[in-house]
Amino acid sequence: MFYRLKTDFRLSIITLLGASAILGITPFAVYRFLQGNLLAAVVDVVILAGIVGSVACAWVTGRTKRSGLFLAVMTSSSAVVVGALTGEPGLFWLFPCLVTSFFLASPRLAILINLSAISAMMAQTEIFRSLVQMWSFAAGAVVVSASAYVFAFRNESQRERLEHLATIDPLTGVRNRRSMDQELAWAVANADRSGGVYSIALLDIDHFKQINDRYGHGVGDSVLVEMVALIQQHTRRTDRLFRYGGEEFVLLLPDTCDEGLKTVLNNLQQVLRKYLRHPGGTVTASFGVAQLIKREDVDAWLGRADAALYQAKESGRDCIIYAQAPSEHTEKAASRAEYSLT
Ligand SMILES: Nc1nc2c(ncn2[C@@H]2O[C@H](COP(=O)(O)OP(=O)(O)OP(=O)(O)O)[C@@H](O)[C@H]2O)c(=O)[nH]1
Repeated sequence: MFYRLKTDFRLSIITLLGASAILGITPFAVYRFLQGNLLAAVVDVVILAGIVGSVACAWVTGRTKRSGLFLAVMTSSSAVVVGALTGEPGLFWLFPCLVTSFFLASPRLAILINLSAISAMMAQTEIFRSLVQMWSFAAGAVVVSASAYVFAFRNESQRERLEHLATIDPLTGVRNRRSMDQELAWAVANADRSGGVYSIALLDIDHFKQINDRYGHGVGDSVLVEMVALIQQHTRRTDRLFRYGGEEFVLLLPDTCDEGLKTVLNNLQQVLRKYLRHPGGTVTASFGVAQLIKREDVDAWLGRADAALYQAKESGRDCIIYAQAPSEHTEKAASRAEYSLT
């Protein structure tokens, strides 16, 4: 639960606003009920039910955009209804709604929601004591909306920038290891749930240290950037490339059968041999490949790919080694043991 609150910004906003609204509105619902103002009390209860419903929907379905929009529309229109029923209190309730709509919905929709709520409130002229009060309310509401827009816009762009810095490798522009950990964990969970087929290829440039030592780190960096561009050009949009560290990359290939996997990786090997160059010649890479097997965790999956890569390096580099499933491996070892006993 805390993990979802930490990683899903909109969900955390919906939960926080929902909890604040419940704490703020419940005493009024009770008070109005005790006062005998049943209609207003029922409206408060309906508002509370709507808020609880949209927060619950965001948690259960994960569709936070829809729930956020629903919450923004519902709270603003509730303030207008409260204005119609009780007069001035509706004006005060509208102000927090004008601010929060920018955190719940997209800026355009939030502007639309706010302008509609302000106009609907102004249309009920009997709420205001004078024209001056009405226009003061309108001016105040527009200023609050504009300030909330600027704040929400800056907050969103800084959040996007932080997310980019935290997940993207600055040199090559591909996702980093932190991002890889999340996606591999998601792939394992998805395979367990719906039986999806996932494979990873661990790629490591051969003798990269020599390139750095002979031609300098600038040339080494360009080789890394070029390799990423070549891999991205020759794989599917749904395949994901991550920088694992140094000159090592992980390519995650979803929904790729054994034959397809071999075709893609053989082609990638040819492409790198042909087009990846440093000033003294061609650059090659070694591949360790592992298909996710049932009930395997991320560490075991990566471990098998890593062992296959090690084998590729040991076999002279510039080759692709496919990891065996542990059971296959054990069965073969067992049959070899049986054979040597007979
Ligand atoms: N230019 C550059 N070099 C890097 C970067 N990250 C790691 N390296 C270098 O990559 C080299 C990796 O060397 P090794 O681990 O010995 O691997 P290798 O020389 O490719 O040897 P094999 O993998 O066995 O073929 C080291 O010299 C690191 O300094 C980077 O971002 N840019």
